Amino acid sequence: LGSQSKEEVEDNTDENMEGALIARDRVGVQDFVLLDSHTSETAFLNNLRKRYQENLIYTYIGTLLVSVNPYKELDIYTVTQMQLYRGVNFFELPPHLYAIADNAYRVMCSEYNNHFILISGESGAGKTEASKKILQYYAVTCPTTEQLQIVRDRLLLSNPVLEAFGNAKTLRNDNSSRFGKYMDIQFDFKGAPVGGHILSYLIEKSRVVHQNHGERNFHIFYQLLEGGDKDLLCWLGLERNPQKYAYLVQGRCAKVFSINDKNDWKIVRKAFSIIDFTEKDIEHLFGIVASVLHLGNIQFEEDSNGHAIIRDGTQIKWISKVLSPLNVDLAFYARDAVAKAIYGRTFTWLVNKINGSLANKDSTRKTVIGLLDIYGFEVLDTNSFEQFCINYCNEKLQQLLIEMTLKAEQEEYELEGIEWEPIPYFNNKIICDLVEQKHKGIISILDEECLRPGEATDLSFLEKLEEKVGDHAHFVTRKLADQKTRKSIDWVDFRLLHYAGEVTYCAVGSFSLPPFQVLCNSKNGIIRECFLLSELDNRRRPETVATQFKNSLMSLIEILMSKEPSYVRCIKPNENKEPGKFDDYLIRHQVKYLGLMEHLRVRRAGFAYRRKYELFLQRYKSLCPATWPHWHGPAAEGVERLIKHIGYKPEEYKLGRTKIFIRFPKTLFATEDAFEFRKHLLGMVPLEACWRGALARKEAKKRTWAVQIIRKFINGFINRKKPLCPENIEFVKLVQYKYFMKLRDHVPKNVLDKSWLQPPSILEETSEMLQKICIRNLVRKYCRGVTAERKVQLQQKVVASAVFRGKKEGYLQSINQPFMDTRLKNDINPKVLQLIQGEKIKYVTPVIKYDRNGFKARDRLLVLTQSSAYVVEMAKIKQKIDYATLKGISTSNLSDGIVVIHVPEDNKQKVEKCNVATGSLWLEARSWG
Ligand SMILES: Nc1ncnc2c1ncn2[C@@H]1O[C@H](COP(=O)(O)OP(=O)(O)OP(=O)(O)O)[C@@H](O)[C@H]1O
Repeated sequence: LGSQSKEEVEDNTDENMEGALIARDRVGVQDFVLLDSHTSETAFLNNLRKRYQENLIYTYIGTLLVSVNPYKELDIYTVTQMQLYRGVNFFELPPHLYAIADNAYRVMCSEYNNHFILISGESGAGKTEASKKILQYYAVTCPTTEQLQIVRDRLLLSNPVLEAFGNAKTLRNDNSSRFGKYMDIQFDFKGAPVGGHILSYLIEKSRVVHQNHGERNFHIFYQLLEGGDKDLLCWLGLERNPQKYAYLVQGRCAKVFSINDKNDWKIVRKAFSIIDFTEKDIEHLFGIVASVLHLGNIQFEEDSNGHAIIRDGTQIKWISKVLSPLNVDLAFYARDAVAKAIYGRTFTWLVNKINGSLANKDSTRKTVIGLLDIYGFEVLDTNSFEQFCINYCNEKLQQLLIEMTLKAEQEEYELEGIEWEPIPYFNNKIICDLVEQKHKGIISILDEECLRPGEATDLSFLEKLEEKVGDHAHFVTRKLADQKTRKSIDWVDFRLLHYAGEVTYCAVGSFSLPPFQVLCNSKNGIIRECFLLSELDNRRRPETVATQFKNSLMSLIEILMSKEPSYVRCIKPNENKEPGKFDDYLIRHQVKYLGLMEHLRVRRAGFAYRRKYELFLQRYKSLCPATWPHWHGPAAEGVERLIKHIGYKPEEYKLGRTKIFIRFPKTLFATEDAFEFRKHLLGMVPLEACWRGALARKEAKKRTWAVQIIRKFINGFINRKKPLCPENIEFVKLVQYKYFMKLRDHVPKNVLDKSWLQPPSILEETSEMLQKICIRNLVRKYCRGVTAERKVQLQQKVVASAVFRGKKEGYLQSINQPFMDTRLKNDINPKVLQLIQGEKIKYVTPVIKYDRNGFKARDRLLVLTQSSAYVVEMAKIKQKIDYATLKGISTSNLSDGIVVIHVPEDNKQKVEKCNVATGSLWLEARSWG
């Protein structure tokens, strides 16, 4: 269980359960069956709102999960959260998708049966996100092997491909799935995911040729144009600018802030390679995407016979040739029909191809969990054949939900030996029949109209409907409506009274065209696979789209009926995709459309709460002296004693074979409150002892640890001078670390700073090297920083120092002050200075003269430059001696620091014999080189 122990998780779960119940006033109840007024829509909404405002987006109705889209990232989908929910009893943690996913998985593993999770809700409510999160949950928590990683990757990566071809930006959702999806995840006997299978329903083909304002075509078109490389676009004859394509400009929002087409293109391209698409497949696939775009740009004109001819031939060379004696309107209609058919069937091909890569070839028995992500009830301003199918599908799924819930309730009662009490509820079978009944239902009538000889029109279809189902309580047309409703129904409309409300459908465009022969002969392999020549066989009665849909829905229902259900109902909180905004009106509508009140009524009709005897007794045993602290008999009897003691009335509960059933939430809450109170009184003594014990154990553990550390340290110190060995390694490392950390704050900051941190003996050598490096760096830094101007100043300083040292009061105090050459200039004749400065001064030193009495006088300077030696007085050059005139300079060999300047005889008068003194002269002169 990752970083948490099982006990810790159990502790948490207990707290969560209690926390949720205690805090119910603030955060509402976590299961709607615990609502006192369970039939009140307002109470339902209040509970949902309370929780949503606390970021609690999930609430149960029994085992059904209601989810409200938070429109913000919540920290509840981490791996730690996944681990927390793994294998934990459904009701012991706050409601979560992971609890639903885990429960289905655990029951599947233990009972070896199949499951499905039905996720429904309106566009933007969070269905796709929920199904992705469930898939991720299985990917992370189920056992797997390296070999199975590829299956896992394919399952996860099938999503971006399907989303590219099947999702689009709509006004309600920037990534709206425009098809229904059922995905089976197959597990082997060890519970490892080993394969999958996808069924798709009713891709919204009309979007290929038309988009409403603010909406886009399917993502793949924009991804190809934005992300496809130049060569690919050139090969497909496409330009990068989406504005060039009639099928992409109608919504006027080809670029969307929240969508990164270029990036998504890369993901899709990568996914293709993982899910086993060949380069040929990909080539054909993009060929089709491109030809749909070209198709959209074909324009027709009328010829002299009133037939449509193609105005501009440039597009047509990219697609197959279309020759048809249609008028211009029909030609456009046919063009769009071809585009829709091509795209729709290619999508089906794509799903099949993905299925090929997800298929598990091994024939051993598998169990499955199916995820059904299906569009919710849809009511638009104009509802077409597509909405008719979607709403029919929802009607069927609602029927399934009610039937299965009722069945499950009934079965549980039977199993527990409790008498079944009939539950009043609205059975929507009557509406399903209106749509699907053989010969009499709307779909049969549509089929008949399509297949009968003669031309079928939208109006003839409507007349037939009125004739055959006109007297049905859930069907109305303008002709059949009363005075009041007539105005709201058009002549081409019919209205159905669904379980969720009324929807008016427009009968226009209910008929589809047969496939075109030209497509069956295409060179594109995918198109040839999608349009089979056998379909053109006139002797076969082709299935209409409505019948195809009805049949696929029937088989879906059959698939679902054979499995154990779980439900997730998603709710969209507002129309603006805004976090924290709870739009009461909008949500009330969805609560109705999703059949939640009906479901709650069915779930609550009998009993609000049920629990296994063992669990109930374990929790509440402290409320009865006979069961506290231990009950040794059977749990059922213990519970009986317990509830008798706390005074349950006979109408409040029933005892089944393995569970207690409590009818009203208030009974449970009273028990829970009593338990809280009791806990405070009872818990003190044992709790304190337990707490002290735990504290002592913790303290002892800490002490043992400390002793070990100290022992290690001493051992390290004793052995510190040895070469590195296990005994001293930690100690040495610690010492090194400490010294370096300290040294870091004590390195000299400038060249004059000669301080250095005393190293421990094991680091002496290192320290010495470090010090050298450090000084070298400082010197280098200092030298680099000396400007030419500063250099001159320094030279002057040397002169000044020689001039003033020992002669001028306060000289020593003044040398730390910034140097000002004016001082020098004032004392030494500027001309002299200039003269000397012109040459490179090599050395300056006072000349010591002995007077008659043998006293030294330092009144002159000897300045050595490159070419001359000067004897300088304060204000003037006393003497300039060209080296050329000298016979040489020599030192006395008595180490007395006397320099002898050898002057030729004839210069004798000019140059006084002078002794150049100071011990440093010779040394310094040497250092001049
Ligand atoms: N659990 C969640 N946490 C955070 N954001 C979410 C969550 N669920 C949904 N959303 C946000 O809402 C958006 C719409 O969600 P999603 O695409 O799942 O809706 P949908 O019901 O599948 O819609 P459609 O029927 O149009 O496909 C997401 O793109 C995401 O921004």
